[in-house]
Amino acid sequence: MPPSLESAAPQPSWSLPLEAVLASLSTSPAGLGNEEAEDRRRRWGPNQPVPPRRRRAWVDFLARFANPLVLILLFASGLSAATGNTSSFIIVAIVVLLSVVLDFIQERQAEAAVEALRRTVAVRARVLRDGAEATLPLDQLVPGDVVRLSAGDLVPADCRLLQARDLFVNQAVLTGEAYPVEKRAEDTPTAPAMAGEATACLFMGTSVIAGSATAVICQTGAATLFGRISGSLRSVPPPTAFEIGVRRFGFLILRLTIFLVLFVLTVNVLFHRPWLDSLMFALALAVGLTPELLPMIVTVTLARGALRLAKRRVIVKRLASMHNVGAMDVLCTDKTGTLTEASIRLVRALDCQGTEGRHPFDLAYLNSRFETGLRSPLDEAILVHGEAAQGAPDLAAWRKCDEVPFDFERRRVSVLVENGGERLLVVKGAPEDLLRLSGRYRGPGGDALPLDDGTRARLDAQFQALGREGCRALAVATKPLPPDREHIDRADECDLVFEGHLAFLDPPKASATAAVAALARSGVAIKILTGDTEAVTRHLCGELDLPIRGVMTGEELRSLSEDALRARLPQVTVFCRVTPQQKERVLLACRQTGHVVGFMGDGVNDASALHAADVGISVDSATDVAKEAAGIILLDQDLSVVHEAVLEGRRTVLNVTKYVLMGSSSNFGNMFSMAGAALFLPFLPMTPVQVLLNNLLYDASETGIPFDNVEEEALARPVYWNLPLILRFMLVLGPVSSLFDFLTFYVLLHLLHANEALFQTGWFVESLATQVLVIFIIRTPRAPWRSHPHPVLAGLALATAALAALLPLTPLAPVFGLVAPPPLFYLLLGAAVLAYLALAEGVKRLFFRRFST
Ligand SMILES: Nc1ncnc2c1ncn2[C@@H]1O[C@H](COP(=O)(O)OP(=O)(O)OP(=O)(O)O)[C@@H](O)[C@H]1O
Ligand SMILES: [Mg+2]
Repeated sequence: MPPSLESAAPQPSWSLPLEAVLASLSTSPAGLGNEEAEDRRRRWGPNQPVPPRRRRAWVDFLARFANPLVLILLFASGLSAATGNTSSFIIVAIVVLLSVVLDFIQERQAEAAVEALRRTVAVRARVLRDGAEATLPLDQLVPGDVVRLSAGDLVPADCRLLQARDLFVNQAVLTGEAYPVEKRAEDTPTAPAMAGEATACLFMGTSVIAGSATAVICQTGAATLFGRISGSLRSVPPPTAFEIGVRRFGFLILRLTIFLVLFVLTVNVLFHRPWLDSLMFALALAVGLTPELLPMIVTVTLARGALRLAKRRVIVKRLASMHNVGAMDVLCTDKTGTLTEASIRLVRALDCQGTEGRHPFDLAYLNSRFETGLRSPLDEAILVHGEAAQGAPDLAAWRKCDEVPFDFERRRVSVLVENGGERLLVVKGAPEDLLRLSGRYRGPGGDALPLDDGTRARLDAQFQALGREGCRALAVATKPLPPDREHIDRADECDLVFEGHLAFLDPPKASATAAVAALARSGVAIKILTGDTEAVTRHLCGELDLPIRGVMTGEELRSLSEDALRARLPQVTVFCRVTPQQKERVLLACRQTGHVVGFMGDGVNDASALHAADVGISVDSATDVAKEAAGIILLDQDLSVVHEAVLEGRRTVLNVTKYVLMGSSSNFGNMFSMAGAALFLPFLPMTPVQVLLNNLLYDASETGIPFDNVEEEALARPVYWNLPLILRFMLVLGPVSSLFDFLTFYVLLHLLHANEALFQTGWFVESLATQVLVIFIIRTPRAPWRSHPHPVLAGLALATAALAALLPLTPLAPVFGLVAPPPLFYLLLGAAVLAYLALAEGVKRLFFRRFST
């Protein structure tokens, strides 16, 4: 059930005289000046139904210190400073500050970059400012602004109409009513009881189906009806599967961390070790083990993918779409404009005898010329054909009286026209429906003859034959109406006189065949969801080499239960003659069967399906509603970039997975080692400062991951966030790394007879070097020497390992409590690192052979 408008209390602006509305807004039909608008924007805030909870930079920065672990740690080191250990406090503060800054800057930059991209494809409105028409993003509008609207536009805010011509809007978002509603400008409207009946008002989130209007904005942003409804219903978009997966992983690590910290603390207290040191050590451990960088790495990796795609002229509006597009295994698409050129050409106009004739064309031209709905490419083709090939019929004598605009449920458009006192209804639309609504047809002599079964069958055959040739067809029908008829509605579309067919050709896109094949090779199945007929779609599939497994029509779909639909889905690749609601239904059903589903479309009729999809793809030239609903916008109508987007999405998720595999296995290993060390060592295995420094350097080395290359073979299949696989990997590799830690302990204590400082130094170096270098193993399913890491990643990892090894030899060493180890240590360290990497490589191979796909 869509949220309902009907319960909203009536607003004064629905029924006040127009004068009073303008006065209360201190504006006029000429609109506002720029300065005044700027002032109001500051006062009222941006025109967004749900204002983003964006914090000021410094608030955001400070909020990162509000992490309880960090606070307790700072407090504890403050305590130790009070007892005389000031250097430890300073170092703790610096390390904490550095890691927060690192996190903050990276995440901010990534978000700013994505926001900039998003703005390039923002929906815009035509608004009067300083007396001239300007085109501004919707969020810039303020109460008192005067906007101009025409078919296809989103209503930008809650408005009162100043002028309207044949204005029809779709209010389905608010009322659930699929048919267009007519709106009129009125000076003093009668007070409506419900918003749906406020005929002189337009509401944010609804869209213009036909006609044109000028309107003054009364409410913006959260004050609009839509804002009030969405404020309660949709303030936070539901998290995607990926976000849930990442969060779940974070919680898992957190639980393990708490367990370990409590364990270490208990052991230390039981063994009567200094309690302040023990507390700080435990806290430092907790800071080190929590994957605090995870959200940042996810954002930065996704944003980097988005920026790379922007170079291919693909704009990612929602970062979560990056993951979904990589995981997508079914892509549903409409036909016109995505698979075809959308440069539709009228090739023939046939009368009821099947001969080419001028009469049906002239009627269609009349209909297209006077209709004020969103210009469809079919109308474009009719008008172009009129002007070029055939010479436009002279419409000087004709006057338009009224219109019933096109909608995707009826699939037809009617205009009422007048010529010398005679009134004629001209209907243009889907041939099978028009034939059903006709009682007569235009005979050879020009008279309207009764439609007998034989003629019906003949006309239907004519339509079918056009479809088999790959021609899209429209029919035209008429009905004389009495001279006093001013208005028409849907009920008038009956007892028509069938006039003939128009045939159109829409060539397939040159790039489509290759793009469809590429997607199929990459494990993305394609389904077509079109309002067009089966014959035309089959013809197109033939031209595109797109195999058809099964076809289902909207008619058939209507009679299927949800269960039956889900059962049939795998066999059906083409859905034809489907309505917008049915497109959405197919999409949801497909998602329920466990697929990650994309939808690509550009029309008003595609918006609900775009919303329902895991990833909605649209084009920059699409209608506002479609653009608004999509998560990814293609700046060029080129299908091949969709394949690029799929690969980029996979690359992104694989890189996030690398970070998580690294972090989880080394953290898990560290937990074992720490627990062991706590039990058997007479002192702390590392000082709290060393633990923090270790963590900071490790984090820094990982910031190269978003840049990393990904192997081609890893991109060949849809990539999911695979938590079970990650956990299994952690359970296998973690203990392996612990094994080496214990080996290091043994060597340090028994071969090198290390004292406390040397032990801590030794473990600091070994632990950092192994954790950092194992990225070369984990980052690829191949052998590490057969795969090229990105130079930034390789550089950072090697530099960090080198820094770890050399730091104890520098003058800085005493600051961190490090001492210079003997040369023998380095020899053993080198051997241990190599052995560890070799073992990790072996484990990885076994693991991937066993568990991957
Ligand atoms: N301008 C128009 N005038 C009359 N009828 C129209 C017009 N545009 C579309 N129709 C009818 O509505 C049907 C559905 O429209 P359309 O084919 O554009 O839907 P769609 O789902 O967007 O299809 P596609 O996948 O080709 O984009 C058409 O097949 C035609 O019968
Ligand atoms: Mg379409």
